[in-house]
Amino acid sequence: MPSLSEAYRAHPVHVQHKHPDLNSLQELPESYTWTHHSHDDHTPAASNESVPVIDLNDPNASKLIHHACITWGAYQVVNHAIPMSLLQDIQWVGETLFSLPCHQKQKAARSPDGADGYGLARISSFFPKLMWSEGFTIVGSPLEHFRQLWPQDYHKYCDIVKRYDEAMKKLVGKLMWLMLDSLGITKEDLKWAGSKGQFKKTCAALQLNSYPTCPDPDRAMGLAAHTDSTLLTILYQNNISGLQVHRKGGGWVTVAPVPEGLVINVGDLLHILSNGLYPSVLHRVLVNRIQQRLSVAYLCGPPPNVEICPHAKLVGPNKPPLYKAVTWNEYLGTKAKHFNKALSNVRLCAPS
Ligand SMILES: C=C1C[C@]23C[C@@]1(O)CC[C@H]2[C@@]12CCC[C@@](C)(C(=O)O1)[C@H]2[C@@H]3C(=O)O
Ligand SMILES: O=C(O)CCC(=O)C(=O)O
Ligand SMILES: [Fe+2]
Repeated sequence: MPSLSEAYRAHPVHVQHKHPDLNSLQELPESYTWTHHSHDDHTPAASNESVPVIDLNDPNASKLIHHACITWGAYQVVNHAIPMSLLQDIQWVGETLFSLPCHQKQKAARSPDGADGYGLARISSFFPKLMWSEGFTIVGSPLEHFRQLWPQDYHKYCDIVKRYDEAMKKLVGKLMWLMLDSLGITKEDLKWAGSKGQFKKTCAALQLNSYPTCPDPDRAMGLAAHTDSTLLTILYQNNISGLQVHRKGGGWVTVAPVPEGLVINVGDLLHILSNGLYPSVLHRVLVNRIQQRLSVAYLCGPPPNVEICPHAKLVGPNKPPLYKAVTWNEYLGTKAKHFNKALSNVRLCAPS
């Protein structure tokens, strides 16, 4: 069965891995200076409105989620049944990892044709300037890399990642049905979700992100605007603002952290599956001069051998399929090559 790493073997991503320790810089170097206007697309946000916060115990949750997906391509959830202690544990893994000395982190560096490990965001290769962040990607078991980072007590860290992965998988099952139900797609209609529709065979990557404090945040960029290649992404952010989503015609809007909340992003593969009804959300991260920001993204896609295409129930004589069928690996390869043009690259007919 092809693994996620295969996408990058065919499309290696060359990102400069040696970079200064961001914590030690008193001034923003030229190589990290984005233009003044990069934070501003000149479209003022229409109102103070931001992505909705949805209580998963609300009997109307499915309807609210449907509305959020159509309008924003994102929402936050509370009462998601993930224990706060587990969220704190995974955040602690991130904090501990990113506070290691540079030479130690480099021992677990992501290789150009690899999927996992420490490094700059892989989308860095598409931009002339560097982003004010560092990341660590986990695909499958982190054991080999964690053994390099913490030769004595890597087990402790591996155990937290395993428990987090299991808990996220369960939440994915819940969220996928809340989203698909409102599109009229049932468990019988999506065979690859498994006989009980639990989405147990999904494939995921865990991305730990750190955005150190920045001496000149107005001219820096934490993570440049992108959509995720996933079905959905579940994001835990510590209590520090920085994440913004782009609302069509409405400009950039901050997703303020909510205590115990998780941000859910519609990814490109759900965009394709829903035949464009649930658009994947364009998002970015800004930085600040006061507190380090940490986030943990659970990027979830279908099982490796499954082809995602616009669902038959969302296609008809007046609604042609807008996208061709792709596996996650194929799509990650397309993304590695075309970045934010990947969706249009797999589009069948031009937007009307
Ligand atoms: C499965 C994956 C999705 C992702 C690339 C990756 O191999 C693991 C990291 C993910 C991430 C996180 C930051 C933004 C992003 C665009 C990137 O460069 O790495 C996403 C990738 C994606 O969703 O395409
Ligand atoms: O740090 C964040 O809030 C967003 C991270 C993100 O977009 C990603 O990891 O794909
Ligand atoms: Fe993202």
